[in-house]
Amino acid sequence: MGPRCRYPIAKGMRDEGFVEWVSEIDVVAAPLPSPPCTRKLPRDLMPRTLEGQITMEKTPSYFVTKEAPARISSMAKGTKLIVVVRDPVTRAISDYTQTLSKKPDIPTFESLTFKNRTTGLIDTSWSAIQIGIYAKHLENWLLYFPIGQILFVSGERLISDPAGELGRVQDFLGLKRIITDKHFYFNKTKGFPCLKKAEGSSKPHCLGKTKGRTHPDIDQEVVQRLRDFYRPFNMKFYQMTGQDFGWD
Ligand SMILES: Nc1ncnc2c1ncn2[C@@H]1O[C@H](COP(=O)(O)OS(=O)(=O)O)[C@@H](OP(=O)(O)O)[C@H]1O
Repeated sequence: MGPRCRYPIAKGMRDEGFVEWVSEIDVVAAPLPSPPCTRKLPRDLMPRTLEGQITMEKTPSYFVTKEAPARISSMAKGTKLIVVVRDPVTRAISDYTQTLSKKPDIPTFESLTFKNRTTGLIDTSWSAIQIGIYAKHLENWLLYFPIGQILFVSGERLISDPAGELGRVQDFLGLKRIITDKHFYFNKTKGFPCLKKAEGSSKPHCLGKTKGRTHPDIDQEVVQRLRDFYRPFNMKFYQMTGQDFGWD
């Protein structure tokens, strides 16, 4: 027997309450194996999906991984894809905040943003910037999947109206609308919606400490420059998805 595969995202899913949410609607959440195992058919490594269940897998980096669409399509071309997107400028700052929490000595956000600050040339090779060019990544997916097979969830609405966005997710997956307003409350201290009851518990459940970190103050001129940079890509993304995410 070969070495056991690691399941790198299982913990993250649990941290985010994802497993609890999906299992409530009888969905099997099973992560794909980590890179050493990718040559094996992930199907063989996953628990069996029983009648009436849907298997879900979540890895944020798939959306920006060049090889992902071809691999997923060759494995199961009918796979339904869900992408959560937020304002790319806020996303870049959030990404930077996460790195900063692990490496406090990194340069400032402002200095990493530019190849040349005087000319205002943005460093598009910096992953925090690159990931937010959604239209470009989506083009790669549309070579393998029809647009109707992809649901785009607004990260902003997931906060302002979690039940509404989850309603769209349930419809897209062909599930009964079981998760509704009744499942959420707004936690003022956290500044985010939380679940009234986590599965198997009578206690409320909010996402962990690493979600919803306070972002550092960024020079508004830099923020504006980034807004200008992303605008055409955002417009193209709205056109491709048929949804206006209201990021401008
Ligand atoms: N309910 C609730 N509670 C806490 N946080 C919430 C919630 N809903 C959405 N968010 C937003 O999720 C952001 C973190 O998610 P990430 O996608 O960056 O996480 S991860 O990279 O997949 O670990 C996190 O980004 P930051 O605010 O930058 O920390 C939040 O804005």
